[in-house]
Amino acid sequence: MLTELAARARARLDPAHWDFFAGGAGDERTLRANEEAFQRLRLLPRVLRATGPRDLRTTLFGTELSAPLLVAPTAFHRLAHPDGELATARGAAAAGTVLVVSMAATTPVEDIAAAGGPLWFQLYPQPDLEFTAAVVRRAERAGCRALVVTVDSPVFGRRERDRRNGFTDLPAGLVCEHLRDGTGRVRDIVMDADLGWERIDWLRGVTGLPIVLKGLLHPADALLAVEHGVSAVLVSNHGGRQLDGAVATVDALPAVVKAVGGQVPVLLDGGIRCGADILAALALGAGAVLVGRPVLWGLAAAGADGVRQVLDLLREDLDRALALAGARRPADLTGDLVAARC
Ligand SMILES: Cc1cc2nc3c(=O)[nH]c(=O)nc-3n(C[C@H](O)[C@H](O)[C@H](O)COP(=O)(O)O)c2cc1C
Ligand SMILES: CCCCC(=O)C(=O)O
Repeated sequence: MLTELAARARARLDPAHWDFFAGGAGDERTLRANEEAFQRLRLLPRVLRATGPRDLRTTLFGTELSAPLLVAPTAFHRLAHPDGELATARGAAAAGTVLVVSMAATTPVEDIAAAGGPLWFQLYPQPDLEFTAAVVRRAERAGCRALVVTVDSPVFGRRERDRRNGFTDLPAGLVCEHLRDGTGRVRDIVMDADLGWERIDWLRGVTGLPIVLKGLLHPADALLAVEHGVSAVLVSNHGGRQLDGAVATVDALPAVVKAVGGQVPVLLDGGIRCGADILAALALGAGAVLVGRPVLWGLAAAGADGVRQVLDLLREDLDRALALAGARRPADLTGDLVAARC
């Protein structure tokens, strides 16, 4: 469904930048597995349910979204389009949903907020606690409504395509805007191998924002996350960019949902490419899903309009899938609608 848009994006992008966006870690097993796992699922629809018009609206932390679909945090949008994250934010706002702003954004969160749509902020906690707290305060002041803490990156994944292309630095003029410190110097982003649960407790003391833990797959970690007071968990393998060989997210989802037992919402990202994928994730217990690469393809192909197109397309496709499966609302979806894997 999104293949034509991806082809348009590819044609416009510098090949090394396409590889950065499209690629994964290692042999890209997990990158492929995310999509393949959805493709293996088969649905068991209900009929004669007289659903009438569907209602996709979904509320998370008090924000109403047009559908259970958000924009995942991804780095470096100004490599994809000159308007960068501002265009992404405009597209997401037009589609009625949340943009999760990346810590590695190439536009400051204060400027992105000018688009007017709801934002969450993704944080890579830095070993420098004072600096980390200052970044969180910046996100709060800019109006971000949740903090998404990425925990699948104690070290950076090995990205073969980037190594081959020699893609190590942003081109002149682009920087990670959230790595600027008080003096205007831009720090290097640190993937912190010393990150532990105590830092999540510390963060809860630093901010009143809901904390979403991003990048867990193991049900035991989901349980710990709940015990440490997070407001949601996000089942993710970073789009196959960190541990190659990690389980596909939709395959990890049921055990996480079971462990969490409804105490907090369970979100998922990785491999969502059509309405049936979203339907399957919701039926298996996800409260909402996030999309990464498809939004980048929309951005690269057509800026804010392209982002809106991708999100509208996915929402409309979910609406159709709900009708065809006999459901009126996302909350009507139950696990029995996922029949089998082939
Ligand atoms: C180009 C790119 C950059 C990314 N940058 C970040 C990031 O800065 N922070 C983060 O937490 N996740 C990052 N991710 C992971 C996404 O948030 C998300 O987990 C993943 O893209 C979902 O898979 P999908 O692309 O198949 O939808 C990035 C992913 C891609 C493809
Ligand atoms: C230094 C930027 C990190 C971006 C990221 O998370 C990714 O490329 O997956």
